[in-house]
Amino acid sequence: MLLSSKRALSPATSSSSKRLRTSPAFRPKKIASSEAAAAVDSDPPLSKLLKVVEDGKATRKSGQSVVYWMRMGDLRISDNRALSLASAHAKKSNIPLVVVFMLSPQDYLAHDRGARRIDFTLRNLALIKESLGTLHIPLHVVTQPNRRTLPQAVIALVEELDASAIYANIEYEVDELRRDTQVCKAAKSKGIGAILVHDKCVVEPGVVETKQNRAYSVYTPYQKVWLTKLNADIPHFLENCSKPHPNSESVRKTAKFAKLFDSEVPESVSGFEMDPADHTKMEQVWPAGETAANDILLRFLRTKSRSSQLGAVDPLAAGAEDSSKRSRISVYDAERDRADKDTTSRLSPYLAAGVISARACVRATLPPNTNTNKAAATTVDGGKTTGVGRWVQEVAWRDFYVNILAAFPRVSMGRPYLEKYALVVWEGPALEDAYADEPGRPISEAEIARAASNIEKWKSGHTGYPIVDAGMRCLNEMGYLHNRLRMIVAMFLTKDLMIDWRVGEKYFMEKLMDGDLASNNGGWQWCASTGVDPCPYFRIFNPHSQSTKADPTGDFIRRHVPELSSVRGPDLHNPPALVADKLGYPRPIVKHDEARVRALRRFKDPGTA
Ligand SMILES: Cc1cc2nc3c(=O)[nH]c(=O)nc-3n(C[C@H](O)[C@H](O)[C@H](O)COP(=O)(O)OP(=O)(O)OC[C@H]3O[C@@H](n4cnc5c(N)ncnc54)[C@H](O)[C@@H]3O)c2cc1C
Repeated sequence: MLLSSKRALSPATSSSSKRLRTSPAFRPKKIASSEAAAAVDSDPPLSKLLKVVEDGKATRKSGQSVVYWMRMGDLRISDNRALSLASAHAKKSNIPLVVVFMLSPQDYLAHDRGARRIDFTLRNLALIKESLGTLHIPLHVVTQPNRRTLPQAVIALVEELDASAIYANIEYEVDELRRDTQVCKAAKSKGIGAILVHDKCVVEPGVVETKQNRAYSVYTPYQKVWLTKLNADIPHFLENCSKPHPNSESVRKTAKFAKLFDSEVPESVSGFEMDPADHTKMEQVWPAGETAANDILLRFLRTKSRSSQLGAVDPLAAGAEDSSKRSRISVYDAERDRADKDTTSRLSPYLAAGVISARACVRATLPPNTNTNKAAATTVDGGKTTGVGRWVQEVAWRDFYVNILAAFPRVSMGRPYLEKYALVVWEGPALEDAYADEPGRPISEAEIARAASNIEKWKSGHTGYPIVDAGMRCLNEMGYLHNRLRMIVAMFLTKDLMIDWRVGEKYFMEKLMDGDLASNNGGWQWCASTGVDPCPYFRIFNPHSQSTKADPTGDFIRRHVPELSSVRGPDLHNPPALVADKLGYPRPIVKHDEARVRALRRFKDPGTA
């Protein structure tokens, strides 16, 4: 029997999203048609938002407060541009600043957020509420059940607080930009100021362009111009935005605002509850708060890597050894691809949630006591030959992918950047519940079952390829994976198993603590060869040789695949059948050499089975 690819595939789905998804009323579309994506690309929502923001500048009314709308990507008080501007406005007008946060479970479902990421948000919000409280600034957390009416709910709240203006940092995803455009228009029509500013990147989208004023789709020239622009105006790009001024203590006694101080940060969001054991582990591995983020950054700048930090352990555990010459950042150029030690910073969850700013990360690479808010500070090292330079280049990758999301919003609509690869024949349907604009190809039940089984083995780390399994089990255990291993497991899913990259992208979003649409989509489309500046489709990683490079000591595999903990030498990376059988480890679910030939055929001529 043949089925349309819209038919449910049903491999492991997180239980939280399963519950919400069963509601017939909420079925967000995941994959737009190529025409719809092209239309959005030709008139990007960011330009529309910026136009409305500009138009709105003149129409300020006086009010009794100023609102800063905090979002999931800017969970901090220090160096937060919108918060800083909102605070200055409130101080100048001698009125209180109010911080609001809207919890939107339907958005979390539509955007494949996992319980871990929602919980991290709540943990950070609880600390922020405490810190703001010492400044007599209320943090008001509201749960908005219907995402379609969120703009109206925000405006109603702003009116209730009699705010003269609402400030926020821009989110660059299509849904969020459209939502904010609605909010800005509504605010403007009521004479309320709506000020949305860039904050997420070091160099904001739109600044780095080709000579023809187009967005770069290749990283190397982008990074070159990125660095030149940054070094030409360090005080602007690396500005350390001032912390908010305290409100007058009397705000706690006013009828309008007093009750806001009683508003609680919920312990969980319905549909995204954590398993208690996982919750305890995540608290240990990813402690919330700006202090933790700064300490993790300092560790990266000052101390050596340790293999004891491989698993789900406290990132700030005792025993780190100081070294200026061998600190993780100093040797980052040589060691960053080693997954058998904590060679990288592990700051991504904090950057993705905005617990630390990208500006702060780059500022930290400058000589001590550099005052970046003064002109002619110094030069940012973004070169290939030093650890610092290489690390700054990674931060630039983050900016690059945000720039892509803003310039080519199609990537946020479930489309490949390179539309010609939309025809590539994947095994099974595009997603378990691919609510798509276009019908898929007919797929047999046998193929659906085979794909579902392979996806399940990939997700749980039972593919018979030790480095892939170690990577997937690490992701499941600690909500994080080293970049090289993300590449290896993503390449394996898309090229060896020929499973659609959108399946992997979704699973990463659900599991990763640093899940971020721009970087995640960029990474997946790179590995699937469908994206900007992608890995060429004929460069297919061999998981065995990648394994010996990424994990030469084998410590990473042994840590995450206990069945193989007794194996030494090359067998660890490619266990012979007899060794695997004896240890209860699966044999490879696919033969790499054969799979490679199939992938080359399907990519060379998209549409060929
Ligand atoms: C398939 C795939 C999916 C990915 N999904 C995400 C994601 O959802 N969220 C996410 O933040 N990163 C993602 N990345 C990028 C990268 O793997 C992580 O940012 C990195 O592993 C985080 O570890 P770190 O903080 O120790 O990085 P470091 O090596 O210390 O780098 C510093 C910072 O630079 C940024 N960065 C580093 N590498 C990249 C990169 N390749 N692309 C974009 N930014 C980068 C991150 O913000 C990171 O914290 C993905 C990569 C791939 C291949």
